[in-house]
Amino acid sequence: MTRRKPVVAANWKMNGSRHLVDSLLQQIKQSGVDQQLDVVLSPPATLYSYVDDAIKQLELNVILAAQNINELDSGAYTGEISAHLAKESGCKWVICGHSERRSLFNESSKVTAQKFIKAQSLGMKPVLCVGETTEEHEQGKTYSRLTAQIETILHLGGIDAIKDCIIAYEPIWAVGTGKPASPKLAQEVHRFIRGMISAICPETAQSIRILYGGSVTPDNVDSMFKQPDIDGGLIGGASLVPEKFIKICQAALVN
Ligand SMILES: O=C(CO)COP(=O)(O)O
Repeated sequence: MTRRKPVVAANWKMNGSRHLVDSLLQQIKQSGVDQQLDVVLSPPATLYSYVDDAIKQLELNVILAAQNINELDSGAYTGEISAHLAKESGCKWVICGHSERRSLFNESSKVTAQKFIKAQSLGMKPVLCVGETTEEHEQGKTYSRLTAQIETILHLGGIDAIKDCIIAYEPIWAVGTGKPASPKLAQEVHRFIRGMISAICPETAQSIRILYGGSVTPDNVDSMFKQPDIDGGLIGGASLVPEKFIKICQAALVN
């Protein structure tokens, strides 16, 4: 099987500062991890341009990702950011359908799919987050939940939509809880997702990168990244500590 280029993405959520951008990017520069894998930084929107400038100044290969976009092009939507605006500020990738967007901001799978398609239409790569709640997990509904989330993308965008994206499996019960999925469970779910893609588009199944997210730390990352269908991680809390984030990046290179 072709070895897929690993992706390690920092999702800062509503955290961070210019100072932290400087510190993280300098440590990335020193470590050289951005030369060997796709290192992604997704800061709050007010930092997009600052990060974009810093990436260019330091000549880094770091990919800037938006945490969210609005699905519409423009209009009277106070506080919202369009894909055009995010792109103009330097964003190359867009996180779509993070569980916090879905649960705290009532974002439906349909709206997530609209954002996904909008990002692609502007040449930005969507990172589709999928995952089940604690209740769904306990009731054995994980696979049906993930299937529904991915199918909404296919319904709106067709098979082509799935060809150029990243999928991030983030079980909601593992996000920010300090309780990651076991590597075995994560691998089973990732294999399920790849199998689902394989049934629709076999060539994409081998190349698509599927990330795990949810309480990843330098202490648990090795066993996670050793799994054959896990191609990297979407990192929340640990990405706010540059030393930890670099260690997670390095783990992606050796496992
Ligand atoms: O939501 C996440 C990344 O998008 C994961 O967050 P934590 O790593 O803090 O659990």
